[in-house]
Amino acid sequence: MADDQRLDLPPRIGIDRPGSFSRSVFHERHPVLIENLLRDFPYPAHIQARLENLLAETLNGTVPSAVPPGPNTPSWEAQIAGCAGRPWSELPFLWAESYFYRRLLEATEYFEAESPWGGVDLFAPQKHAQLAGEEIRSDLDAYAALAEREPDERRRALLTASLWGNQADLGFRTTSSIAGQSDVIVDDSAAIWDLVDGPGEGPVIVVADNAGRELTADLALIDAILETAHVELHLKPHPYFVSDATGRDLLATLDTLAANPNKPVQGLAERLRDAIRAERLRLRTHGFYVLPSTYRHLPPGLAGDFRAAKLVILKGDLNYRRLVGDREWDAATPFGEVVDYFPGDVAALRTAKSDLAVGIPPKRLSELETGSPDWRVSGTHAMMQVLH
Ligand SMILES: O=P(O)(O)OC[C@@]1(O)O[C@H](CO)[C@@H](O)[C@@H]1O
Repeated sequence: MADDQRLDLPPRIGIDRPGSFSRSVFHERHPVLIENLLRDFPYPAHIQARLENLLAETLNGTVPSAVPPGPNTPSWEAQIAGCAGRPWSELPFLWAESYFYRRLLEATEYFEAESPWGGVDLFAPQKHAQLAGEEIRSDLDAYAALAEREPDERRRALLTASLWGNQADLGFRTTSSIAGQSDVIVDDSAAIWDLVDGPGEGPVIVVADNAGRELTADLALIDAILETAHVELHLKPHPYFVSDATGRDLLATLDTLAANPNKPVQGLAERLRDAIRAERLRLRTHGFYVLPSTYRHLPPGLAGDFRAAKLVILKGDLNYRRLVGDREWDAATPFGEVVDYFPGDVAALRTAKSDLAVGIPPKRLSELETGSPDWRVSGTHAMMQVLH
């Protein structure tokens, strides 16, 4: 279980504490997630049984020593060696969740070339439903209306849309609905644009999170960034958490934009496709993005790319957990102090959907704790935090 062993770091968030958010992910969200898969796909009996057994194992069992098939085998071998035989309930939240999704791919034969289920994205039906939905249509109408606005106002709106786009996380929506948008607790947006517009030939790297509404908003933001910088969009190499965006999702999103009746939206699709062809917008993926490791343990190649970038924008809650460390931080701990190890300039954009947070000014923190006690996990509060 590779993670930082520094003794002065707070304890890792676990999944054992009754009443905790992380425990509810395993005990409430995952049973519904499995039910949804059994509803969405006519799996044969052996896959149904594997899914049900996996769920039972996560609730009452221990981690087996076998390494699930798929890429990154050496990393998983090392990770599993540290956890085999332990009850799931004792595992750190980040590790347990990441391993659960890897096991789901095993149960549904995703990596089995000879299986008819091989390569079938188990979350595709949910992703497609969102892409075809009314919410995206109205997001795109709003995008089209932005064409009339002043450049600064457009930029502000596009960054804000990408930030709140992170609410559209289908994993979270498996069991929770999000009651509107409260406020942006930390807003370092000015620093983000300063870095994007600043000197240097390096690209702006956007590490994507969810497909659907979030990726749509991210692409509109990327189009604006392309006015002053090259961009690399980093996607997952294969399905992972429920709505995580892969290359296939990106192509489906471009098709959705191109088919939209609004001319400015069609123009967006065309500019993005041209930018991909001209390699001003590069699409990348990396096996690291589907491992349980934190960003403290970046592989050297990816760390070098981050160092050379003008700015790395990390989208979403899971990337935040991997950046900050999924630990019981005092939320007033300065962001810069926690992520000073990061190899380059970094911006984290997330709606808060899990227990951790850092960098919240103490006065604001006490207002939140009294006024909105569930602010950490409700998805209604957002933050844009920058280290440079
Ligand atoms: O990374 P994302 O899509 O913003 O959020 C991932 C998420 O749905 O998964 C975890 C619990 O399952 C939480 O971190 C968060 O709620």
